[in-house]
Formats: sequence, structure tokens, C-alpha cells
Amino acid sequence: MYVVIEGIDTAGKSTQLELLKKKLPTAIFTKEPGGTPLGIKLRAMALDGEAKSKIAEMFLFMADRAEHIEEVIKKYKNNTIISDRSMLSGIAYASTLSIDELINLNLIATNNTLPTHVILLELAPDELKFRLSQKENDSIELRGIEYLINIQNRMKETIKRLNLNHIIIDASLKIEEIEKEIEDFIND
Ligand SMILES: Nc1ncnc2c1ncn2[C@@H]1O[C@H](COP(=O)(O)OP(=O)(O)OP(=O)(O)O)[C@@H](O)[C@H]1O
Ligand SMILES: Cc1cn([C@H]2C[C@H](O)[C@@H](COP(=O)(O)O)O2)c(=O)[nH]c1=O
Repeated sequence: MYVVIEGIDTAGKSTQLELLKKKLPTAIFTKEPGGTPLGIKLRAMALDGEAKSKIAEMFLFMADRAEHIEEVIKKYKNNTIISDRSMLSGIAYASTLSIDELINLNLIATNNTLPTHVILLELAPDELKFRLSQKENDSIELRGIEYLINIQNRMKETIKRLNLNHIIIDASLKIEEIEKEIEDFIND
């Protein structure tokens, strides 16, 4: 089982992953970007905002993804894998290119490996604004509310186009309510 937890910045992914770690002690927990030794370097390069070209930035994330699929997802394919982000983020955040172009590129990077379960935490604009105001923002978060809501819409559209097994959860529900929805979806 290859489960991915998705959502725009501050949607509550890390909060839910911490709860899942306690419930699934034998599962492999991983993340994109930065789930491998090479990925840690690529993550720093992608997030420091140095890339002037949006295409260069996208390829940094794609290189991370290709390494992650090879070194983690395929290697541990007989285990339960829970990943913080996936190619869905790759397709959604690279918003200067079309979803169709990005699906093709990402299927190359992932060698056609798709998640078996997608959990999308969906944030309303007001809640996103509040949560971003509560933290120091990185170069991507500084792009603002409108940018991030567009990314969230692209995530939903990509899930539809790839016909992925998924659940969309209102990220403003109580933490325990979200936890229960995730548990039911994974165990179904
Ligand atoms: N259900 C919730 N209701 C209210 N606040 C929440 C909820 N879940 C998480 N939060 C809060 O929202 C903030 C962002 O949560 P978290 O770090 O889990 O998000 P994230 O999706 O991992 O973010 P990022 O992608 O930016 O790392 C934290 O302050 C967290 O305590
Ligand atoms: C995989 C991926 C991620 N991003 C963005 C999304 C976030 O702003 C950061 C990752 O940080 P987090 O701690 O996981 O929230 O990078 C992106 O732009 N493109 C991607 O492919």
C-alpha cells in the first residue's frame, strides 16, 4: 500500500502524520522533497528560492521524486508506505505548465508508479490566510493565498484526471475528526 497525504502548505499534513506514526509503528514514513540523501540536497536547492527559472525549480523537485521512487517507494513496495507529498504536489505546484504536460513528465520520473491511496486535506482561503500568518513563510508560501488555492484546485483536478483512489477531507475539521476519516479510508 502506497499512501500519500497531500495538501497545500499548512493544510495539516505533518499533524496527521505524527498521529499515524503512533498507530502504524511498522509502516515506512517518508516524504517529498527530501526523503533520500540526494533528496535532502535537492530539497534545500529547490526551497532556497535561488532558481530563477520555474522550469529549473520543477526539475529539482522531479529529480528528488525520481530518486525517492527508486530508493524508497520501489524498494519497500511490500510494506505500508506513507508519504508526505507525492507527484500530485509536483504537478500542482509547477503551475506555469499544463497538468497534461506535467502528468507525462511525472510518469517518467515515477516510472509509472502511482499511489494506491491519496488523502487530500482541503483548506478554505480564510483558514489558509490565518495559518500562514502564524508562521514564518518560505519562498513558496510567500507567493500568497491566491497562488496556493490555485495549487489546491490543480491537485483536485490531477486526482480526477489520474482517476486515483482518494478522499478529500475538510482541513478545518477538528484534528481528531480528520484522524478518524484517514483511519477509516486506509482500513477500508
Ligand atoms: N485540524 C486542524 N485545525 C486547526 N489547526 C490545525 C489543524 N491541523 C493542523 N493545524 C495547525 O496548522 C498549522 C500547520 O499544520 P501542519 O504543520 O501539520 O501542516 P502541513 O500541511 O504539514 O504544513 P507544511 O506543508 O507547510 O509543512 C500548525 O500550526 C498546526 O498546529
Ligand atoms: C513535492 C513538491 C513540493 N513543492 C513545495 C510545496 C511546499 O511549499 C514545499 C515543500 O515543503 P513541505 O515541508 O513539504 O511543505 O515545496 C513544490 O513546489 N513542488 C513539488 O514537487
